[in-house]
Amino acid sequence: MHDETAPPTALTIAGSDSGGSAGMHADLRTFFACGVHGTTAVTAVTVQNTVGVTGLVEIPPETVAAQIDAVASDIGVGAAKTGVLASAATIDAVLDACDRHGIGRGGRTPFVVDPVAASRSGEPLLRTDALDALRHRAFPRATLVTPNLDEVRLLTGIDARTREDLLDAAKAVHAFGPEWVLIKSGHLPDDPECVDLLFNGTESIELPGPRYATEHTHGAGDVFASAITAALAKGASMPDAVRGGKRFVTRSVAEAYPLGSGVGPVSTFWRISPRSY
Ligand SMILES: Nc1ncnc2c1ncn2[C@@H]1O[C@H](COP(=O)(O)OP(=O)(O)OP(=O)(O)O)[C@@H](O)[C@H]1O
Ligand SMILES: Cc1ncc(COP(=O)(O)O)c(N)n1
Repeated sequence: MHDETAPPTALTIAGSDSGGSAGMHADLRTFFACGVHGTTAVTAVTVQNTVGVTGLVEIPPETVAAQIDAVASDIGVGAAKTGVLASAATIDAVLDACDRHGIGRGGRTPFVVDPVAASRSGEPLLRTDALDALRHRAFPRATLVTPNLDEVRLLTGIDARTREDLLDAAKAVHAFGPEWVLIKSGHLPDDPECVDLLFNGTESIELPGPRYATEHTHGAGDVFASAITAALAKGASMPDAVRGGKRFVTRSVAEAYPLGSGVGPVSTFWRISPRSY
């Protein structure tokens, strides 16, 4: 039972990033900044910094499922999101555990599937055997799927190159059965703005935003999906959660900072106070 004096809770089912920029580290920072208590089911440990990923160790699928069971049976889950899911076996274990606790379509708990396939620096974070499991088993259970344009290409074969292509991309992902699809436009070449698209099969909603001239966008996708998940945990409708998440990630990209010698992270410090470091 959720005590009214406690904050809402959200669960991230994702990989760790030793550099602290992406993955579940970005998710937990975002949950905190959005006033939500974050819980975790670690799927993989990555050896990662701002330059790239040099190692990935998968957590046994039964241990991933046990973490979900431990959290859901005691603390509860207001909303859940996925990041790195690593393999088809992990996806199956996660979905079975989610079914046990009413997470996803058919249950009462919103389930955001961020189909992370590779790092910002290009290293694979998902086995190729997992693509079909994502498409045919995870997507139909998702309340929201949030691919970037590289993931759209990998999952549907659609090569979106202009803003006008985003609706076709959204329709192709929606055909796998999620309730809502959010196509992220950060990787659109030559577009002066970052206009993302939210689609549910009938309604399509444009999410306008500026494009900042920064290379430091490590973790942007994780922060966006986590801010949406936090809003869903607080009871927001999907369009409101995504609009709020877009404002959150836009400000986080605006205040991104350099770190190490590679791609720095988007910032969540601004939510506490400007330049609170
Ligand atoms: N340079 C930028 N300026 C402003 N907003 C941006 C920029 N780059 C990405 N965004 C926004 O950040 C969010 C994440 O988009 P993106 O397409 O980069 O996802 P992603 O590839 O999953 O993220 P990541 O950079 O973590 O790999 C979207 O709302 C996108 O519009
Ligand atoms: C553990 C983990 N999860 C997700 C990402 C994707 O984030 P990005 O696309 O910003 O590299 C990552 N690099 N590492």
